[in-house]
Amino acid sequence: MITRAECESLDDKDPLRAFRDEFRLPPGVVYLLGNSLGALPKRTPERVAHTVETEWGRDLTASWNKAGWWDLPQTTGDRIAPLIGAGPGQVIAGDSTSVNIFKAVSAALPLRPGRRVIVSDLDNFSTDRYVVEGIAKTMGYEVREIGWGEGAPGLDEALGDDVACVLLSHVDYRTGARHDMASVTARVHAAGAIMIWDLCHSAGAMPVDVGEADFAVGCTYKYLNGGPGAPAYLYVAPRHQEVVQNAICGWHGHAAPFAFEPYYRPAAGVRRFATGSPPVLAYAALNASLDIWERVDLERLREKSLALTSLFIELVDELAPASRSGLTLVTPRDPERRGSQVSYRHPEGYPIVRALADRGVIADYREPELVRFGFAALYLRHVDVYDAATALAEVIESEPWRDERYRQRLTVT
Ligand SMILES: Cc1ncc(COP(=O)(O)O)c(C=O)c1O
Ligand SMILES: Nc1c(O)cccc1C(=O)C[C@H](N)C(=O)O
Repeated sequence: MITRAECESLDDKDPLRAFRDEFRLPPGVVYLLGNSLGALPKRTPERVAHTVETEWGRDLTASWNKAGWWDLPQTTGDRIAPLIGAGPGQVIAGDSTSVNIFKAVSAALPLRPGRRVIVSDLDNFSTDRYVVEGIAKTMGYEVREIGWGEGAPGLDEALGDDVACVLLSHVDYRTGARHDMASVTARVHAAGAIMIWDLCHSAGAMPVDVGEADFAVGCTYKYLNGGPGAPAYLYVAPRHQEVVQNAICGWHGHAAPFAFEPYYRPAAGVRRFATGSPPVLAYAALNASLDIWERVDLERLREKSLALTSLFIELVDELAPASRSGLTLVTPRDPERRGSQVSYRHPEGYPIVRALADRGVIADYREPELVRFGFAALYLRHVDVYDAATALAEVIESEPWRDERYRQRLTVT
């Protein structure tokens, strides 16, 4: 088995190692939830303070022009674009992922008149499913469900000439399993439907290429370190931009917002997907982290991410084998089919996560019975992986489920 010293020497050779210094990480903590809320970049507090004190405090409304507040959805979108294989003018930053899913799906449906089915993944993150459910109920569509699980209907079975659009997550939030985006998009297009991707668990974790996709959405508070509730984003393929309708057409997406016309005329391009006033302070935090992201070599990031997740799987195999620990790996062993997280099923998953936190290893729990470890390769080291695997094995040996403290559920799990 690899030693801690060997992990240290892998860290010394890590071409991305300098990035760790750009983040504030609490001492003594192994933070494995960059897939939920990314770590704070050291440069962010100063950038937000500048926006508060100078742009807001001194320049007041002049900052809409002078500090570029008005254009933040587009300028920030243009900075996110290279992280998902998109070009300038193709991405708009704003709202939450949920709202962008609504905008994307409701804009996709009229592109396929006469088709009344939305294909939705049973295993997708709750909000993706809820938004589709809401659209189907209010706009009169049918939802056709597919899933990753054994026996669940697959994509090819679901695709028919009645399908208007398909919404899938590139990387599954529970298992970390990854779709082949290009091949899925091609299959969906071959059936004449529109493809919408949720990139929450892949952008900033690996190179992503929207390719031929029609729409994509994602958040920036996970791997992209934009901060809690940071603006999300929406990609709209250039071929659709001048024909699609934003269902939440607000004045920020109007062609002449300061003409205050009584009727809506969409702005050109992706700007029509803007709706209301942007949360300027949140964009300041996000842009501080994008200063880091524009220097990241995403191919190297993916190499390191796979090295870390593979190392974790190997160590857990050795230190806490299924026969002894009760841990069942639910993440694909094949690196090609994996995102940047590793999840195990364990009947006592919740107390295990709470006991790990007491030892400074921060992971989370997801129903059903899943212990989830996210590996943000920009700031994690091989030694962190070693320490986390060791702590996991020790925690399970200590049977934390016997301790009532660890069974009590927190509001946010
Ligand atoms: C796949 C996926 N989609 C959407 C969301 C969240 O959407 P929102 O940004 O609206 O909270 C999450 C996580 O919070 C997610 O994992
Ligand atoms: N977005 C979150 C939130 O607002 C509160 C608590 C957690 C989150 C998360 O991001 C969870 C995450 N999407 C997940 O994969 O479970």
